[in-house]
Amino acid sequence: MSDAPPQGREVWIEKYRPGSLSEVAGHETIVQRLENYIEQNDLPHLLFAGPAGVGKTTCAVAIAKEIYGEHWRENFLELNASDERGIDVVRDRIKSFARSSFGGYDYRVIFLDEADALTSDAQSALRRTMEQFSHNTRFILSCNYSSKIIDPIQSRCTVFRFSPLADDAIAGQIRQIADAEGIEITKAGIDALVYAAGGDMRKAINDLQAAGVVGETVDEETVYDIASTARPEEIEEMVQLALAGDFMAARSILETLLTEEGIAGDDIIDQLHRSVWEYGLGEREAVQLMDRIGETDYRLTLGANERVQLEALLAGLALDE
Ligand SMILES: Nc1ncnc2c1ncn2[C@@H]1O[C@H](COP(=O)(O)OP(=O)(O)OP(=O)(O)O)[C@@H](O)[C@H]1O
Repeated sequence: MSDAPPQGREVWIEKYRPGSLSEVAGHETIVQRLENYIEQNDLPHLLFAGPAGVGKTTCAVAIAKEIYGEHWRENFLELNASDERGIDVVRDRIKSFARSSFGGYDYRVIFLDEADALTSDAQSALRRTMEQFSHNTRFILSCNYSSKIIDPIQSRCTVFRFSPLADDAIAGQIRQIADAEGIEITKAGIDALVYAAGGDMRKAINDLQAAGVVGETVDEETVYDIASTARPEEIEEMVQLALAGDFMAARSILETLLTEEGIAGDDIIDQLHRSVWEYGLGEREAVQLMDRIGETDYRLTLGANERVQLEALLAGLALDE
């Protein structure tokens, strides 16, 4: 992933982080409900679940800004649950924040990112801490998968599911930032950024920033040069060759993607998964491909060798011919 911004320049994901809920792109229903809580001054504990880079932290910060205005920093604590120093440190920080004196507000907000990184025991400890301080603290927990959060916490929170952002939400934001930065970007360049991002706004903005320093105009070429993403046509060709039984040709494309273009195995799987239904395959072929993608994805999460697993996937497709 090209997540590191070019050195010496301001990071655009921070520069263009929406300052209020109304500026958040997409997630209209979620934003509306959050605005209602604020209007009614009745914020419950919240659990934000969803993939990376779609606005969970942004919404939590925007809530704090809307409730506390210029005093938001004193009344908002952001913690990362995967802090390697452990749940005890996290709990101590929660306690000292919740106990320190108040500036005229009924409650403060604690945002706990990556709550699903906590073990169930640590989550039970967190739950007790939440109970202890719920009279003067509201928790916003953020996670990728709500299923990894223990039931007693889930039942104390209102759960919001953030989806990957729609293409037009990402395209709109990219256009705005490009305009503000005076960057010329072609329509195909925007489409490529949107495709490479796969619903992740952070990645789209970081890729735009990286592409912006490469050339005068950001086009499809510049984007694929920096985005660590294969062109959709390359992935499709690889799959079609394997399905036609030409394993060696398919393998050679895979080799180019992994070695020359430096694309990670799990990104290739992710791209494949997103496009299965666009290849015009018969239903049986598409279902078989999906089955193999699932198997390979699972093995990669267990730490299996990506080259071996991807080659095995192609071999399986070639044998099914
Ligand atoms: N819905 C959105 N509208 C506008 N900008 C967004 C949106 N979502 C993300 N961004 C941009 O991407 C950056 C990262 O988003 P954010 O930190 O909110 O992601 P997140 O969902 O909390 O991800 P993670 O789970 O990795 O913490 C923001 O600073 C902002 O610039």
